[in-house]
Amino acid sequence: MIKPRVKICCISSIEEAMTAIAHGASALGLVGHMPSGPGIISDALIEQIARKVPPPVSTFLLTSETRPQNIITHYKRVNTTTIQIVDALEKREYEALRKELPNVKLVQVIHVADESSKKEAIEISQYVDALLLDSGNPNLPIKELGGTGRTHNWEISRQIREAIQIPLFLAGGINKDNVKQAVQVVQPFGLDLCSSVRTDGKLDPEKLEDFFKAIDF
Ligand SMILES: O=C(O)c1ccccc1NCC(=O)[C@H](O)[C@H](O)COP(=O)(O)O
Repeated sequence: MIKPRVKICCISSIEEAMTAIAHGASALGLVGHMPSGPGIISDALIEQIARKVPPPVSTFLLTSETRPQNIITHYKRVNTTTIQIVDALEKREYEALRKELPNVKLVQVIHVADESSKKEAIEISQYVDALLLDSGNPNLPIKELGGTGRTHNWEISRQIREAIQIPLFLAGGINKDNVKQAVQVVQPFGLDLCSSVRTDGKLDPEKLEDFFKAIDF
């Protein structure tokens, strides 16, 4: 089994960033304005954290914007290494993002609901640097775009991973008890998690340690 990279999401301070890195995180998620969710912080704080994170650790701006110009404007306030788009772009306008931000990596989130998610994922994989499969529900009146603590159908995720040519991150309810099975089934390039390594909303070093032990295979 190949050991996946780990992205720790919902980072809310420089201290949390350094704790996650010390435990082995390869990437950090910094959640911008969202319709709902536990991990949202201000753009000013995202910018401060991203500036302090040392290479080679990546910083992901999570944006709920769905128009290229709004994503670009959001990005320019924070200057992370990567943009994670958590909702579907209104049109497949990735070229506009590439043209304006050629050195920024683009990660598109697909919320895995049913078999139709496969078609969506395969099509979008042509335009971005990685996909991240999560368990949100963009069809609710108040959209749920991440940080749900829920798993989804990993069989569909495995089929998506087999069908695409770019790296795939698996997210949604990953924890120390289910991570081995998640990796066996999906064989993702990376794992992404938020809820399971927190206590009362704060990053918990003990839970982080237990999680990294659980993927020491
Ligand atoms: O956490 C949030 O507030 C959030 C809101 C909207 C989109 C994404 C959000 N979190 C970031 C993530 O990508 C989570 O790491 C991912 O959804 C997995 O979360 P969890 O199921 O809690 O591990």
